[in-house]
Amino acid sequence: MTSLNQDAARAAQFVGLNADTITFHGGQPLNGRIEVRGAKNFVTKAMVASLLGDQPSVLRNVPDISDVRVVSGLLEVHGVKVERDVAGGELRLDPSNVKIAHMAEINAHAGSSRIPILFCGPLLHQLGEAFIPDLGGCRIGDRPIDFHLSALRSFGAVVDKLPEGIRLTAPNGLHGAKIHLDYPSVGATEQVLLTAVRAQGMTELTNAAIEPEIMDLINVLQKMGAIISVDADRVIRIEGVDRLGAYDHFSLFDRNEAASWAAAALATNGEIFVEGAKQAEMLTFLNVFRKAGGVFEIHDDGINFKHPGEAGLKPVVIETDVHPGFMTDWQQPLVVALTQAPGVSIVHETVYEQRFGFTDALVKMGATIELHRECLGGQKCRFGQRNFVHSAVISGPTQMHGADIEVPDLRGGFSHLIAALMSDGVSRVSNVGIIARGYENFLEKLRTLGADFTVGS
Ligand SMILES: CC(=O)N[C@H]1[C@@H](OP(=O)(O)OP(=O)(O)OC[C@H]2O[C@@H](n3ccc(=O)[nH]c3=O)[C@H](O)[C@@H]2O)O[C@H](CO)[C@@H](O)[C@@H]1O
Ligand SMILES: C=C(OP(=O)(O)O)C(=O)O
Repeated sequence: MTSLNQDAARAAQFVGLNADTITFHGGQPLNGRIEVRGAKNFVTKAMVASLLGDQPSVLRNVPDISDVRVVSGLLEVHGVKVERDVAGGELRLDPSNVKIAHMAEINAHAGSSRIPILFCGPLLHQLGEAFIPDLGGCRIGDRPIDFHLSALRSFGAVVDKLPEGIRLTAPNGLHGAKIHLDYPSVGATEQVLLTAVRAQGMTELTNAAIEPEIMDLINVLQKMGAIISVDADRVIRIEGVDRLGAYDHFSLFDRNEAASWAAAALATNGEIFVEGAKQAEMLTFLNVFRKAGGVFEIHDDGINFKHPGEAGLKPVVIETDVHPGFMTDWQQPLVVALTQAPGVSIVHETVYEQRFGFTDALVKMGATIELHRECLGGQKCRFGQRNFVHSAVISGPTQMHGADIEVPDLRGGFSHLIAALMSDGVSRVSNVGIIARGYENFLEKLRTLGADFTVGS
């Protein structure tokens, strides 16, 4: 695995950030309008899907985030011609000359993203061989890949664990299979989709994840010629086809980025219009936002989020879950706002076993947050018996003070930016490059919203 600092430096470089520390002067509300474009958790998968076709695909509404650049690099080492209009948010991906890449080349490009594992099915179909490099992504738990490997084996792939990494081959081709996921994993569901669409025969996936980003991936695959049905009770059926063509697709918006800006408005006593945000994909978030006292208005071109003013914030009890539950990627920014709600809020994290590391910095800044091993929500989760600290009790309100803090991961990083902006005094936030994995132009957006900061320490 690459180190956290390597990841941060690489990500910072990708978006032209020449320092990894930002100095914030907190205490100002964030007010104004910003735009969110395509979802990190969809765009990167749609890019991989282009590999399955025999014609150039076009993806629109693509954000300029480092994960997109990582996946572009990986596609290029596999012979895909990538043409990109960064400002216009358009990508043209031509898979006419797909070729085998060496493990070293793949490793060199794979750094900060988990997407490389999704290349397996498409590469096995196109080339009969694939490698899984060291995977990046946020360090918020063990993040095993057992579901992925087991699904690939069910299709007929042979998995060899070599000293330099994992190699896959398909000596007898890939065949449809009946696959059950012990947990509705987003990545494993995508792995099955990207492999089954061109496998011979029928695939039935039970206990599938059904996040909006997965539904948009299904849209893209259908545009390419795939036959996929999403049935009741998390069952997805895929009828394999011999060839796939191309897609032209406008990505769904990034609901995780939108929720982060909403939390920023709540935490800083501000008001932010998030252009591009839509209600349907944020339904669960909007309910919690309202219960926490937040005010929002839905418009055709976005959602306006604001602090309730004198009415003040309210404590809430949240349990993160797979869709349609409260998304795990939403909890970190929201926890920062909850430090200002009078009373006790509880967050039970049931998706990742170690997603509260970011709270250390908040406590250093004055927050009262206690972490527990017990399941403090309504349901017992997979982590309760396994000694993982995965429930947080937040007591508010507490005055937050500036501090020197280090970004631990993507969402934790954004929550640290909000914490620095709502605190009195000066905060130096280091390792900020990681935030560029999933937040397009976040410094420009912060400036637009009135944040007071300088790049550097
Ligand atoms: C790039 C991307 O889309 N990332 C998202 C994706 O991550 P990702 O696809 O990695 O997340 P998963 O849904 O696979 O992980 C959910 C849970 O399943 C477990 N698991 C997963 C695979 C496996 O083989 N074995 C296993 O045990 C994980 O450790 C975790 O506890 O979905 C997560 C859950 O919505 C989001 O937080 C991430 O932002
Ligand atoms: C956990 C996340 O992403 P990844 O799976 O890419 O690490 C995230 O977006 O919060």
